[in-house]
Amino acid sequence: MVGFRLDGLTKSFGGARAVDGLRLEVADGAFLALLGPSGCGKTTVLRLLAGLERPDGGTITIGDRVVVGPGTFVEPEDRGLGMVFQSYALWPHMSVAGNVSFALHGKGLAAAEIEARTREALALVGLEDRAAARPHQLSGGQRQRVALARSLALRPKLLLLDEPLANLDPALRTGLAAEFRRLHAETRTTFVFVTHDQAEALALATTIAVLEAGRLQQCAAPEELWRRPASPAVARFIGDGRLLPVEVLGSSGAGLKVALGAARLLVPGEAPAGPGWLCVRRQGLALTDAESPDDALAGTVRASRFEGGAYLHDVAVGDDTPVEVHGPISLSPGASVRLHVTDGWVIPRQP
Ligand SMILES: Nc1ncnc2c1ncn2[C@@H]1O[C@H](COP(=O)(O)OP(=O)(O)OP(=O)(O)O)[C@@H](O)[C@H]1O
Repeated sequence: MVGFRLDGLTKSFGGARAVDGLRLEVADGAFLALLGPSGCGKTTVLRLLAGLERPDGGTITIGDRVVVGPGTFVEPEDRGLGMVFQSYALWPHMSVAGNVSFALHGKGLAAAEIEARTREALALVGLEDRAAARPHQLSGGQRQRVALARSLALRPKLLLLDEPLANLDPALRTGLAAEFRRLHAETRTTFVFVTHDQAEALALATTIAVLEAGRLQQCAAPEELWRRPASPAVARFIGDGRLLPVEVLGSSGAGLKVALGAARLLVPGEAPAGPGWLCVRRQGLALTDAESPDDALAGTVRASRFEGGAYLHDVAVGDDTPVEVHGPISLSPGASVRLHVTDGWVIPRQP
C-alpha cells in the first residue's frame, strides 16, 4: 500500500512556482525526509499534504483516498494526519496529560479510551512519569516529545514533522533522533519530515526525496543517494560531493575506466562512454605514493587543518577543483600530492 502519492502537484505564489509538477510515491510505513536548499519548496509540500495550502493543480492521495484532486479537497482535520510543527505550542495551563488528551476529546471516544491512549502515547515518548507536570517544568526536548505524543495519540496514518530537531541543542538532537527512529519502528506510521540539513535526513530517514526549485531530483534510500547520486545537484547536496569533469572510456566487470587529465582511473558506475562528472568525497579519497597515472590523481595542497585525530587537506585537482582528503600528517600549501580514488560515482554529462 502507498503511504501517500503526489501526482503533478503544482503550487505558485504570485507567479513564482514553489512546487512544480511534483510526482512522488512513498510506501506505507516509510520515514521520508523532504530535503533541499532553502526555498526549494519543502515546507510548501508539507503544507499541501497537511491541507494548509490548496494546490493550483495535481492530486494528493493518502493511503487509498484521494484528498486533493479535481473537485476534491478534504479538510486538514479529516485527513487522518498528525502534525508537529516547529512552533509546537502547548497549553501552559494544562498538564502534560491534558495537552496530549486535548485533541482526543470531541472524537466520540469513551473516557477510558482517551485515558488509555494518552497513557500509551506518553509511554511511547518516555514521559509517562511526567503526566501531571506543566509544560514550563519540562526541558525543550521534553516539550517537543509532548507535542509528538499529542500527535501520536490520534493514531495518524501520516505524521508530518517540520524540522523536528532544528530547535534543539546538539546533545538533545542525537538523543531525539534515536528516539524518532524507535518511535517510527514501533508505531509503523508513515513519517514525513522537512529538513535542509542533510545530516539530519541521513540519520533519520529510510527514504529521502531531494527537491530543487520545486522539482524532484531523486527519491531513494540514504545509501543509494550517497553512492549513486542521479544528478550533480544531489551529488553536491549529499555529503558535499565534489564533481570532476571526466571522460568515460568504457566499462569492464570491475567498473568504469575514466580519463581525468593524465590519470586513467577505475571507478564504480554504469555511465555510457562520453563526458561525465566523477563525484568524489573525502571518504572515497586517500593519499598514495603511487606514481602511475593509472592509479592516482595529481593534486596540489591548498590548505591543511587538524581535525581531531587526522589532518584534513584541501587539495586542488584536475581543472583546479577543490577536493578534501584525510591524512596522518600536516602538509604545506603548494605541496604536490597524489590521490587514490577508492570510491566515486560517475554521472553522465550533456556534452
Ligand atoms: N505564503 C507564501 N507566500 C508567498 N511565497 C511563498 C509562500 N510560501 C512559500 N513561498 C515561496 O515559495 C518558495 C518555496 O518556499 P518553501 O517555504 O516551501 O521552501 P523551503 O524549501 O521550505 O524553504 P526553507 O528551508 O527556507 O523553509 C519560496 O520561494 C518562498 O518564498
